[in-house]
Amino acid sequence: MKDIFVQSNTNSYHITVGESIRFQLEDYLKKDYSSILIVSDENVAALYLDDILKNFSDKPIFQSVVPAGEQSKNMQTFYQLQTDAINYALDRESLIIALGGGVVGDLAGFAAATYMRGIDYIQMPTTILAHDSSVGGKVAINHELGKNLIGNFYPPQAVVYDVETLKSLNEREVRSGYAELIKEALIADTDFYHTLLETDIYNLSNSELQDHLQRGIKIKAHIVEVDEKESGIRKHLNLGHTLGHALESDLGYGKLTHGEAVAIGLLFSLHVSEQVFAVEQPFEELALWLKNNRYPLSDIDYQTDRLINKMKSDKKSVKSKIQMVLLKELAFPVVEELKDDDIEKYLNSFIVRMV
Ligand SMILES: NC(=O)c1ccc[n+]([C@@H]2O[C@H](COP(=O)([O-])OP(=O)(O)OC[C@H]3O[C@@H](n4cnc5c(N)ncnc54)[C@H](O)[C@@H]3O)[C@@H](O)[C@H]2O)c1
Ligand SMILES: O=C(O)C(=O)C[C@@H](O)[C@H](O)[C@H](O)COP(=O)(O)O
Ligand SMILES: [Zn+2]
Repeated sequence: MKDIFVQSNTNSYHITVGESIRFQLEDYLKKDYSSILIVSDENVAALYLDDILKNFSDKPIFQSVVPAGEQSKNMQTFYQLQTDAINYALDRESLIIALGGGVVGDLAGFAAATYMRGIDYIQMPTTILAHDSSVGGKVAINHELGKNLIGNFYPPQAVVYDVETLKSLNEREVRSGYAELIKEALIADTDFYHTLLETDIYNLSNSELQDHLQRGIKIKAHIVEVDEKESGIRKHLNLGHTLGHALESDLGYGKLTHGEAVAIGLLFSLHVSEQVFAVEQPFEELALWLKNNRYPLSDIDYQTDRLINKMKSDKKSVKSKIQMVLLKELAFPVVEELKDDDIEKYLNSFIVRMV
C-alpha cells in the first residue's frame, strides 16, 4: 500500500493506493460523519457498491446511482443529486463518497462542493483515468457548449484508490486512462514517457500498472500542490485538452471517451509544437503507439470552424484568444497564445496527417 500526501492552500489529504482497501474505509475518514451518501454509476454500483456498504453499519448510509457515461455530467443529474441529498437529510456533518471513474468523481465532487455551500467528500476512483481526476480538486459538470464549464476547485478529504477494482475495466477504458498517463509523462518525465511507449497496456502486470499509476499521481500531486487554482503550471496538465475537449463537446459527449479525445489532442499539441518552435517532436512515434493500441485516430469528423469556436470557450482562453499547452521539448511544456488563423492552418494540416 502506498500513500502520497497532498498539501494545497485550501486542504491537505492523503492518496492511498492499494489492493482491497475498499473494505477498510473507516481508516481513511477524518471524522465521525453524521451520515453518508455514496454516489456511483450503474456499472460500478453493480460491481462494488455492496463492498462499500459493508464498511458502515453504525450510521445512516444512502446511495444515488446515476447512469454510466459522460452524459451524466450534466445539470439534470447534478440537480437530482441535490434532491437526493435533501431528501436523505444530509447535513453539514455528512460525507459524500464518489465511487467510480472521473464522471462520478467530477459530478459527486461538484455536488459536495455546492450542497449547503460545501460538505466533505472522498474520492474512490475505479478507473485508470481517475488516477488523474480524483487528485487536485477540479470538480465540474459539462454544458452542451463546452466541457467542464460549470465547476469549482474543491479538494477531497481523501483519495482511496483500490486498484483491485481496475481488473474489471474493459479495453476501451484501459486505453482511455493511459492517455492521461502519457500526458503526465510528456509534460514532466521523459523516462516515464519511454517506459509507457514500451508498455503493452492490454497485458499489464499488477506491479507495472501500480508503478505507472504512482508515477502519474506523483506528477499530478506535485503540480496541484504548487498551483492549486491553475494560475501557472497547472495549465500544463491541460496538454492535449484544448482540442480534446472541443472534440468531446462537438462530437457529442460520450462519442469518444475523454482519454481517446485527449490522445488526439496530444498529437495535435505535438503537431503545433513542431510548427511553432521549429523542432522535431515524437509525433510519428506516439501516433504509431496510439494506432497500435487501437486509439481511434482516423474517421473523426473534424469540423474546423466549430472546433475553433469550442476552443475559444476553453477555460484557458483570455479575451477569446486560444491558448494551448505546447512542448518546447519533452518535459518542457509552455503555454502559448495562438491566432485563430494559425489554429485553422494547423488543424487543416493535422487532419491531413491523421488520415
Ligand atoms: N477533475 C479532473 O481533474 C479530471 C481529470 C481527468 C478527467 N476528468 C474527467 O473524468 C471523466 C472521465 O473519467 P473516466 O474515464 O473514468 O470515465 P467514466 O467515469 O465514465 O468511466 C468510464 C466507464 O467505465 C465504467 N467503470 C468505471 N469503473 C469501472 C470498473 N472498475 N470496472 C468496470 N467498469 C468501470 C463506467 O461505468 C463507465 O462506463 C471526464 O468527464 C473527464 O472530463 C476530470
Ligand atoms: O487537473 C487539471 O488541472 C487537469 O487539467 C487535468 C485534466 O486531465 C482534466 O481533464 C481536467 O478536468 C481538465 O480541466 P479543465 O479545467 O480544462 O476542465
Ligand atoms: Zn483530462
